[in-house]
Amino acid sequence: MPERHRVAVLGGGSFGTVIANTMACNGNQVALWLRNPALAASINERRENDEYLPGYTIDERVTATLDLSDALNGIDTVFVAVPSASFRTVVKDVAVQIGPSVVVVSLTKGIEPGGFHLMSEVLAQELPHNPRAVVSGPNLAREIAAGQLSACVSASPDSAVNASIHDLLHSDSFLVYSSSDVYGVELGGALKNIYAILSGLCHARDFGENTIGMVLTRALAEMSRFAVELGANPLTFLGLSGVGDLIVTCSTPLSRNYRVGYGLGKGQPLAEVLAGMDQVAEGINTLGLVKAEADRRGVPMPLVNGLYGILYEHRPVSEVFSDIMFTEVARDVEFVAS
Ligand SMILES: NC(=O)C1=CN([C@@H]2O[C@H](COP(=O)(O)OP(=O)(O)OC[C@H]3O[C@@H](n4cnc5c(N)ncnc54)[C@H](O)[C@@H]3O)[C@@H](O)[C@H]2O)C=CC1
Ligand SMILES: O=C(CO)COP(=O)(O)O
Repeated sequence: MPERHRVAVLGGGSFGTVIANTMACNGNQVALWLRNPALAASINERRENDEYLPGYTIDERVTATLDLSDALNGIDTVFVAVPSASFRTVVKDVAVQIGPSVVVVSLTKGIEPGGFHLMSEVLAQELPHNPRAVVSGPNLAREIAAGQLSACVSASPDSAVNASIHDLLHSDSFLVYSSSDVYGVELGGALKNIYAILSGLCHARDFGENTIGMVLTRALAEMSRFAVELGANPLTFLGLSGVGDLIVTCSTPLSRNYRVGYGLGKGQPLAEVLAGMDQVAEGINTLGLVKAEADRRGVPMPLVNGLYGILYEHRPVSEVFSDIMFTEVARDVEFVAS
């Protein structure tokens, strides 16, 4: 296969690695920037990210590098796959090293701590002249690595940018759809992490499937309501990056956020659950940020408030669920049914 594009992926965790490899298998030359020398050696010499995705073979067209300038040299597109807490720092370094024609894509599903900035807003602030997009969807890295059929949504106001991302990423096992609703697509990816924690907690407490179905339906209503307030299209939440990602992340211990909730539901303190994880669970930070923003804007979010009460105010799970289900229900039923 001839070389097609030169791209960079920033962040050598599970998602950065799998997206880098997907593009390499499509014939593109990919620089994967990371910070851990041993991991870079593992990828370059043994074709394996032995820390995050052991056993997954990485194509020869992926070159791991510790040098950001090296990674960005001669590229036409850069994908950012670091946690939201590090996103701006990384993007600022990128901004001084790339020209205005390079397409910049966020893969990150979170909200910047210390304010309420979505990753698309951080990109717009730091790289105002570059074409930009976000990619999100029901995309468990381990399943993509296992070759399970998966699909994502590329969102940009510029259809040519969506087309270029499709060209890089789309394959027989990884389908790329397009949207112009950037906020809707990225908010779906960020907000569902909160409800994945809640779902893990419900599963740990052996809640019935009927109950969990009701909780997830209300989660969809709640996240759509919040996103619409921020300017998203509610219909986006009926698609892959909304309900699609919500279903996946709320259903499986492959999700880090679900595992956090499961641990909490089994009575582990939050600090202990997090200490046992070597990967990011974005929903923890997102929960506090969304609660503050929803309170500020007057958006009713009973599930967010309830989970916040459990995590940070030591409220008993049974009391919170009783409040959510019997006191707050009318508003959400009305929303879901309308
Ligand atoms: N793993 C998954 O299934 C999916 C993850 N995502 C999102 O992608 C983002 C990254 O997730 P993962 O790769 O799964 O996380 P991860 O925890 O597996 O890896 C994150 C990587 O970023 C690196 N990193 C952190 N701060 C950095 C900095 N300042 N500079 C350079 N590297 C830094 C870490 O060392 C680590 O290698 C998150 O926002 C996540 O929500 C999105 C879709 C699927
Ligand atoms: O976003 C994901 C799947 O779409 C991954 O979820 P976690 O970050 O909870 O593992």
